[in-house]
Amino acid sequence: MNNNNNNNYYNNNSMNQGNSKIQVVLRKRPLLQKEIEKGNGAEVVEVVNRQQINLLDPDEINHRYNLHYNVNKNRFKETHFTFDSVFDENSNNFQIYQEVGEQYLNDILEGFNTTIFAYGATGAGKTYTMVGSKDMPGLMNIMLDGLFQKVKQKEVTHDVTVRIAYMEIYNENLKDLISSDQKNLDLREDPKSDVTLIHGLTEVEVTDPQSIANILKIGAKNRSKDSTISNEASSRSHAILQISIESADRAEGLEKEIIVSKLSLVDLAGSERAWSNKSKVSKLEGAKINQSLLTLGNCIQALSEQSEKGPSKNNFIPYRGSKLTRLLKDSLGGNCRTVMIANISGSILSFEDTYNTLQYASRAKNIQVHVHKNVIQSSNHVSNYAAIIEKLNRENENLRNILNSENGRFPPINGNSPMHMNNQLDPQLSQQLEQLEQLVKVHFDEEQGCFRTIQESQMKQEKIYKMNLKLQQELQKGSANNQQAQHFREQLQINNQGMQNIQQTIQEMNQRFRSLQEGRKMIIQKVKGAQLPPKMITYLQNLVAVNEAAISNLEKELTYKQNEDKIREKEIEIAELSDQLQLRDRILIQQKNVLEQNEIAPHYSKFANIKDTNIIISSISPAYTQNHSININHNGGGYGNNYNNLNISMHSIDQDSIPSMTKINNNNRYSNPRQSADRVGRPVAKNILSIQDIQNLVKPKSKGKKRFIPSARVQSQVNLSAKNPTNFTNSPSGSNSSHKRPLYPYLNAKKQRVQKMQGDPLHSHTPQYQKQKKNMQSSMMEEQSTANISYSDTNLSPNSKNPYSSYNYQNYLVNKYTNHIYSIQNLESLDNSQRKSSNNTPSIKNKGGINKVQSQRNMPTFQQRKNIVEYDVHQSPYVKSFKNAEEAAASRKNKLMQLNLNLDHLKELYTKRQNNQ
Ligand SMILES: Nc1ncnc2c1ncn2[C@@H]1O[C@H](COP(=O)(O)OP(=O)(O)OP(=O)(O)O)[C@@H](O)[C@H]1O
Repeated sequence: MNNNNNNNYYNNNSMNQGNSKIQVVLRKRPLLQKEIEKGNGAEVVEVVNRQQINLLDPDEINHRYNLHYNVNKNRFKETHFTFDSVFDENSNNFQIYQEVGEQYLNDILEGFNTTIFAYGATGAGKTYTMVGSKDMPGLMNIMLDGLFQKVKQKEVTHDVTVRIAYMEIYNENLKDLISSDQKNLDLREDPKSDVTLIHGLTEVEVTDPQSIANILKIGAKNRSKDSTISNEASSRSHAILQISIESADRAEGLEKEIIVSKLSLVDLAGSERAWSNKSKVSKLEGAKINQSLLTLGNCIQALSEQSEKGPSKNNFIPYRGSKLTRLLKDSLGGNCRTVMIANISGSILSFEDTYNTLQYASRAKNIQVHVHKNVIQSSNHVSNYAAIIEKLNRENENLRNILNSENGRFPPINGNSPMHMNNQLDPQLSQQLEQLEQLVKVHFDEEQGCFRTIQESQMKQEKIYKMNLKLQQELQKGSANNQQAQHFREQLQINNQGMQNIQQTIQEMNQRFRSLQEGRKMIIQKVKGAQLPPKMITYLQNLVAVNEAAISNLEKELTYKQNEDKIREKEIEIAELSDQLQLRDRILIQQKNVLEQNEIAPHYSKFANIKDTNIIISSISPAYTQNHSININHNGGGYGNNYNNLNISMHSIDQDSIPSMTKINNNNRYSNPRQSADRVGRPVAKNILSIQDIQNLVKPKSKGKKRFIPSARVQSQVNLSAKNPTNFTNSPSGSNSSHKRPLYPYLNAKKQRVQKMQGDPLHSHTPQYQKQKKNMQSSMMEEQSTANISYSDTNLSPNSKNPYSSYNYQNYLVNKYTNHIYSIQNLESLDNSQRKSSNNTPSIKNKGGINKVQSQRNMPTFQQRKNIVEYDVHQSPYVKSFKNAEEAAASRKNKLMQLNLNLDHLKELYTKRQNNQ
């Protein structure tokens, strides 16, 4: 068997990313002395070729060698096995490396994880293969030597870091083989990456193969050993050497790429059943060693089935069953190229172990892994750019020196390089290099120029835009005189023309910049494909990278500057805003103070004392538009000395108001027991009217729309809206008014009832009928009487210190939404008009006059009521100061208005800022 044949015929592992199968390699070791002695040198394994072996029938071998070795295998027939590669007893570790290990090194440095593990029974040659012996270095050493050679090559252009960790799993305990601390280590799964992490593991950065050899020696010393009958120096632990490689392009360019990978080299413990050996290993220990191996076997079985049948719900891979499988999880079923070296002895004495190993290895052949490159991308921050450019330049300086020394291509940097004299470079190459160099330089000069022009133009545009905004604001303010305004307009025109020109330049430059970027791609291709020595190509590529970085730097600097400007603007805004907030608070305090100035509060409540039909609207607030109900306290009017009375109290407060709605009324004015019920026996009750009802009530009559009037005595409509607060009309029924007052519904009903009784001989003369008839007539009469409406703050304490008391709050609202004062004015104007229209105005000083009027007629006439109103109004000591109060209220209103304007202005500023964000 010639293992020196270098034809690579086991290339089932594609070097690209994607699916690949575990590579299973079989290694048969030479017979040991004792096997030759004990077993007569009888072998049961026949290597057929570099991929196939036969496991011979042991009975036949027993027979051939005249042996009686009991192999415990019933009727075993010669069996044929195929693997990715087979190494016979003549192969050495270097050959294994060359044919199995070396091929992975490049990929490891390119970011592919790789695991090589040796599997087999005790004494089958695992440690020999992985760790080696005194005379023969194992794969751990050889692979790392090879890796370091590759690292050195890569270090020309990359920063490479190699770190090593060495650990063992013994008795299901994980130990650090590098550290002298023999503590058990913890395994943890990172929930995010699903990667098993080892807590507290020593990782040593290594820079040369010698330090690796030292670490391996320390590790070998620390490894748990036990002398078993089957193998004197057998290790009963699983040893794992983990090499982590991290590399980043030194000329990292614009996007930083860090390639990370892991090479794991594993020497497993003997796979035979520990307790079947006559070793001193306790059953527990044996079981624990095997726990890992059994779980490994189960994982291999499950993975193999999964690869054959595809993933299924029932196909659970029991990685968590042991520490070994938790650690090798990635190597077995994850992102890792894996090589299993199945070690066997050909001796008939090991038939059973060999058979088991071959079965195991055959199953592992089916396992598929999905491999991908591990690359971490990180975009460089603007502050890194200078460093990158410096680094690239340094890199190129080095390359330049190397090229100089090799070829004498470049003129010496310090002018006296001896290598310069040694002008060995092929003139054609030299010319080609120079041309490409020139091409790169010219190209990037233009790109940079173009980019700068765009930047500058955009800045100019921004400036002009801001200037225009100011000019427009000045014009809008209207404070400029004609000449100035003319000047502003001319300036705007010039600016706009300038803006157009700049816009055109930007467009052209952008177009040019885009085509230059296309050109850049072509140059990169040209450099890549140039027929030049690799170092020259690297030099040129670096030159491109330096220039690319410079442009990106410009871009980043611009963004950085823009962001900084934005931040500065924001900071100014924040400062202004906090000033405004302070101002707002000051205004609010001032508002509160104004609200608390009780001395100027007019005592509208006086009006409530007029014994007449009143609609007392305590506040007209935005609640009109909100879903507040309004308490109406309807006092059924009485007879005799009691005037009909309807008080509507509206305490509708907007949503963030503090007080709840209250009803107000002067119910208690009535001593007549009938006050508890209205004339038709309806109990006096608070009727909850909807906003709509109130609106209907107070709205001017609209044609075709039925208005609900909660009292027979309410005949006047008033528009309380702020827009038209003076629209106060009085339209007594029966007068010439164009307003036809609808009959109050219960009166209609009553009328009908009375009419019914009239037609009924049984009832028409009964006292009940008479009473009802009278009642109805008086009601109707009453209904026809006139009413007036006044607005009043009844039951509201004008002396309240609480700015949110109904009174103050209401006044605040009134001032804000304007109508209360108008209402009073209305009342006054009504009085005035009344006075004008009536020459026999009763003496306002004659209080008895009122009684007289009242006693003369049960129900005061409209005229009389007006007079009463007039009388009372003018009698009131408050009304005397009405003008003053009105003025005070107006000035307060102005103050509040000003404060509100300030607040509105603040709000406006705030919204503007928010919109600009
Ligand atoms: N390919 C080989 N060429 C020469 N000698 C070998 C080879 N393989 C193994 N041996 C020898 O066989 C013996 C057992 O090998 P080794 O210790 O490597 O077995 P192992 O499988 O690691 O056993 P354990 O499971 O106990 O660690 C050693 O003396 C070793 O030197």
